[in-house]
Amino acid sequence: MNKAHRDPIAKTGVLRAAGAMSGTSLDGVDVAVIDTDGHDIMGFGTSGYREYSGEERKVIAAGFGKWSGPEVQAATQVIEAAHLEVLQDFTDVDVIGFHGQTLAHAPRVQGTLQVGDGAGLADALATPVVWDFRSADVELGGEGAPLAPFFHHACARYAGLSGPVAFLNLGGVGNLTWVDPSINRPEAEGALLAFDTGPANAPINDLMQSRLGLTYDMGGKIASKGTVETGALELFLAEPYFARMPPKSLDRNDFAEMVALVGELSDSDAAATLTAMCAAGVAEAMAHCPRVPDRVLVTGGGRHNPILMKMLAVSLDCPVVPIEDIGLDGDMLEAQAFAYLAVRVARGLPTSCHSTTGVRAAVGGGTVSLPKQEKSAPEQRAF
Ligand SMILES: Nc1ncnc2c1ncn2[C@@H]1O[C@H](COP(=O)(O)OP(=O)(O)OP(=O)(O)O)[C@@H](O)[C@H]1O
Ligand SMILES: CC(=O)N[C@H]1[C@@H]2OC[C@@H](O2)[C@@H](O)[C@@H]1O[C@H](C)C(=O)O
Repeated sequence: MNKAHRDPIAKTGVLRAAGAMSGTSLDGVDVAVIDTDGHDIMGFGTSGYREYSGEERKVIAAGFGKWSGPEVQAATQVIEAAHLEVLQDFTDVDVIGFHGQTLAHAPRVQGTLQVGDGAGLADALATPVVWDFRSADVELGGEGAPLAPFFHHACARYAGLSGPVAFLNLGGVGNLTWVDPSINRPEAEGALLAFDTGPANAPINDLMQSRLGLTYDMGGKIASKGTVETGALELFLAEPYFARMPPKSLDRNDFAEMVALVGELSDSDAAATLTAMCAAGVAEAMAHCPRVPDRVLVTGGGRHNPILMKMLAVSLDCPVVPIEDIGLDGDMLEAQAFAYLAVRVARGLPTSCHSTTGVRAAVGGGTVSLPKQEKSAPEQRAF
């Protein structure tokens, strides 16, 4: 193998990158390929998905909120094995962006923990891997999240948009990026504002799991039969997080106590109320934006929930549409984001700035691990 060819730092021009993301709702690992020079998106490639089994999901979930110990080790093993499996089909790229799995996130207290060893993955796949995207930002005083905003900026430019838009990712947690695509550099003043909006699907999934043994409320079917309990919703909105100025970010279970507010409700009323809480958190978030965007482009699994989409449409002052409206793939956007960010790291470009994470100065997070040379074929290698 020609090492110079495989070294993303040495190679010039456009790079082909694969991004791998395992999000907070623990459905599985998404992988997606993009071509980029680190600023513009030149095109999108293939994608893949590796679902977690029920047992794997339990092992990873047992690590949530923990910083070390046997649960973290067990979760790490599952994450590494699942990524190695799905990434075997994506080694024909210049670089892999490996997010890992967030187990704990408390940027101002203990830091942020994404498990999975990117250096080991680089060796096992004989492909350069960029990983540990969030630590440098946290060390420089940032929230370490959200990190997709620089990619959202590139997406808005790729789609040829000129007026301000908001990207709304509804995964386990919700996060919003307000983008002004007329400003060419994402780190320039006024180009971006980003932060987490509140809990999104995670509490709904937890309710479905604990009460009905379901992984999620497919199509919002259960919520559609319920009534929103306004008292619980008001208590939820009284939580100081919503009035706090950005930057701000959340851990998956930060709102667990609020979610207990629906404990006495019927399954359908509880589902409807948790769904309304997600939409209400987004409505609160819009008040922090510099101005009302032309439209809200929804990405992540929440856009498949028509009840949630309807609640958003009635509570926001602009059209709310799935991101497919601008020709992008809302199931793969986060994986694509970490492919894009990997190339930015390889190119020495920043991946976050004051208006996205609160970091003091624009920073390029991420560690580049090149594979050791003299490899056997990837499929014969143990991780
Ligand atoms: N058809 C559907 N109906 C209702 N909800 C759905 C549907 N499809 C997906 N979801 C919800 O979306 C979730 C998955 O969303 P997504 O893949 O964006 O999350 P994630 O990437 O793990 O999270 P995060 O962005 O917080 O890291 C599912 O767990 C489920 O709650
Ligand atoms: C610490 C962490 O992993 N945060 C995730 C999580 O999931 C959604 C939201 O909370 C967002 O802040 C972030 O993920 C996306 C991919 C981001 O960094 O942009």
